[in-house]
Amino acid sequence: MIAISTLSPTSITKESTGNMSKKVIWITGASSGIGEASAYKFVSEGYQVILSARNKEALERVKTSSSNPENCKVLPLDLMDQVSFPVKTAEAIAAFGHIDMVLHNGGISQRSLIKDTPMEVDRKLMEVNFFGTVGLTKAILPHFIQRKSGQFGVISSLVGKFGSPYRSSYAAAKHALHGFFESLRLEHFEENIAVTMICPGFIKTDVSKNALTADGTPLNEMDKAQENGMSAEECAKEIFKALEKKKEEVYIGGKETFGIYLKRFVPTIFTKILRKSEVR
Ligand SMILES: NC(=O)c1ccc[n+]([C@@H]2O[C@H](COP(=O)([O-])OP(=O)(O)OC[C@H]3O[C@@H](n4cnc5c(N)ncnc54)[C@H](O)[C@@H]3O)[C@@H](O)[C@H]2O)c1
Repeated sequence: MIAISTLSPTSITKESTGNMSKKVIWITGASSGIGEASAYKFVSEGYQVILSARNKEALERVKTSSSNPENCKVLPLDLMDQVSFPVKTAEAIAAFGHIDMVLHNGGISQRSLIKDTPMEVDRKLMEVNFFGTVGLTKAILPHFIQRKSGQFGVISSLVGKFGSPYRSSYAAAKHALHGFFESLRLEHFEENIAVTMICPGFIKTDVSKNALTADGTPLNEMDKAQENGMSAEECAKEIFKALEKKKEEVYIGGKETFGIYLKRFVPTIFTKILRKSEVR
């Protein structure tokens, strides 16, 4: 620790102005896929980034691979571990002195039919995707309220806007995020707290490999849709733009994003299309 008396007024000013001028984002699920690509994008745009996920080694790899490792802090976090959130949040704030944005990206998908899926798998999907995100939001919210500034980027999904076979509780959790964060946006508008709901379509990541099957184990297979999907880097660019512009809601991906408009304007036709689709 440096004694205050050893710091000249100039060094204090420089240090604090430097930190103040840099925006800080906390990204969950930063160890792979969209979260990893977003971490690289935000670092390259001059942000200071707190990297969270369960696997410390994977996060260290992301930090070292970024264009400015000094602007990254690794903070292991399990979205299932609600009890740890207050301490983790305090550590996240202490990392760079404050937090401007949280990108709620950590999540886990599903590939199992309702009739085959035991409740414990449904509960895990809700715990990670919904309650984990909500718990962390409640932990950071007082910091945003106190600063009268803050932004949540919430990675939902196109299936946060319509249902899809094999993804019942995943889709339910993502739908629930919209209800929660639309309410938060209204409750905290006057404190300058913004919410950007981000709904990706098919993005080329390991999301399907990591998706839970009926027995709670990962699918370990790459879906064709993801294989042919948009790159995580392209997706991260779109996420960055949406957050910078404080958009309320964005859809990212290829032609599958038209599903949003079909569901909105011709819902019955859309149901028929989905019934015939080969989405597993
Ligand atoms: N890839 C797609 O096609 C797609 C489409 C729509 C939405 N999404 C969403 O994008 C987000 C990122 O997924 P991805 O595609 O990069 O897949 P991914 O599997 O590569 O990334 C998921 C991330 O979440 C983390 N995570 C999972 N469980 C966690 C837990 N209990 N605690 C902390 N972290 C945990 C993983 O470690 C990983 O870093 C997810 O919320 C996913 O639902 C992805």
